[in-house]
Amino acid sequence: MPRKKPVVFVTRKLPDVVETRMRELFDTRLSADDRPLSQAELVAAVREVDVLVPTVTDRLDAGVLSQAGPNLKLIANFGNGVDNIDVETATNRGIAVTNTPGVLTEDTADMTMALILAVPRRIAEGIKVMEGGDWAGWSPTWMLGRRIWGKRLGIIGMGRIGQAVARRALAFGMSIHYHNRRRLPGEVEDRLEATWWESLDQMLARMDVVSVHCPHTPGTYHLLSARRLRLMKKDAYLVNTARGEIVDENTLARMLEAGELAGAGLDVFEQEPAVNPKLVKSDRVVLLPHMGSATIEGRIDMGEKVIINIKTFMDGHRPPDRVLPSML
Ligand SMILES: NC(=O)C1=CN([C@@H]2O[C@H](COP(=O)(O)OP(=O)(O)OC[C@H]3O[C@@H](n4cnc5c(N)ncnc54)[C@H](O)[C@@H]3O)[C@@H](O)[C@H]2O)C=CC1
Ligand SMILES: O=C(O)C(=O)CO
Repeated sequence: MPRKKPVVFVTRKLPDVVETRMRELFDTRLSADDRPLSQAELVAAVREVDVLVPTVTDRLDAGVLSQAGPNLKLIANFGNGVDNIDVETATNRGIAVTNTPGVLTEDTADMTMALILAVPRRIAEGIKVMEGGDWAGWSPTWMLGRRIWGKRLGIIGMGRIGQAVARRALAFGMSIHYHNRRRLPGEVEDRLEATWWESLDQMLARMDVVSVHCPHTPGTYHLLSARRLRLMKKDAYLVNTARGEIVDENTLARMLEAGELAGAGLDVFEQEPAVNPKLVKSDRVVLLPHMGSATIEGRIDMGEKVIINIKTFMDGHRPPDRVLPSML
C-alpha cells in the first residue's frame, strides 16, 4: 500500500513551480490569500499538520509551539534567518527545524552592494530630482556624494553573505575589515584581503561604511546599541540587510536626523512592516522593503530547498539544512 503523503501547510504564496511540485509530492495545503497569518491561525495550523512551511512573517514562538499537535514533526522555514522560530522550544518538543541557506547569498549580497553604492553616491536623491523635473543642469558643486574607492568597509558577521559582500566591495576598491564570532582561516582572509577585528567597538570607530550580516539571536539583539552607534564616525554610513532588531533603530533615526551619522541603507526594520517615520522622512537614507533575496531565481531555489528538506526528513534521513539551537 502506498505510504500516506505528509500533510504540509504553506503559510504564504510561493512561486507556482514550487507549489506545483509540493502538490505532487505532499498533501499540500496552500495559503488561500497571501498574507501573514495571525497567531491564532498559526496555532490552528500547528495542531493539525505534519509539516509547517512558514516564512519570515510568521512568528512561531513558544506560545504557538506549545499548542502543536502530535503530528507536527518538521518546520521547514522558507527563509534563511530563523529568528521567526523559537528553535530551542521546537527542538525540545521533538520538532525539527530547517532553513534555506546558501541559495540567497549572492542576491542578498548584490542588494547590499547596491545600498553601499546608493547611499554615499546619493542615487535615490538623484532619482527624485529627475522624477520631480527639478534638474537645472550640471554643476561643479551640486549633488556631491562620497567616493567609494579606497574607503574602509566593516562587515559584522563574516559568514556566507558577509563574504559575498566582501568579494564585491573588494572589486570596488574598498578595504575589507570584519568582526565575526570566529576569525576566518588565513587563506580566506588572504583571498578577501580582509582584516579581522576582535573588538567590534574598535572596528566601528574606524570604518567609513559598516554592513551588518550576522543573524538576529538573543545575543545580537541591539548589537548596534546606542552606545555602539555613537562610536561610529560622524561621516560614516550604516547598511543593514540582516535583521532590523540587530540595530537600535530609534537611536539610528535620531542620529541621522541630528547629522551624527552620514547616512544609512536599510532593507530590514525592527517592527516590519512598520518603519520609523524619522527614517522615512530622512534624505540621508535609502530604504528598501525587505527585498534582499527577492529574485525569481532565488525564491524558486528557496522552494527547492524546502522541498528537499521535507522529502529527506519524511524519508527518514537528516535533512540537509537542519538548524539546531547550538548553531545559533
Ligand atoms: N534581507 C534579506 O532578504 C535577507 C537577510 N538575511 C539575513 O542575513 C543573515 C546572515 O545570513 P548568512 O550570511 O547566510 O548566515 P551565516 O550563518 O553564513 O553568517 C552569519 C555570520 O555571523 C556571525 N555571527 C553570529 N553572531 C555574531 C556576533 N554576535 N558578532 C559577529 N558575528 C556574528 C557567524 O559567526 C557567521 O559567520 C541571516 O541570518 C538573515 O537574518 C538572509 C537572507 C536574505
Ligand atoms: O531568508 C531570509 O532570512 C530573509 O530575510 C528573506 O529572504
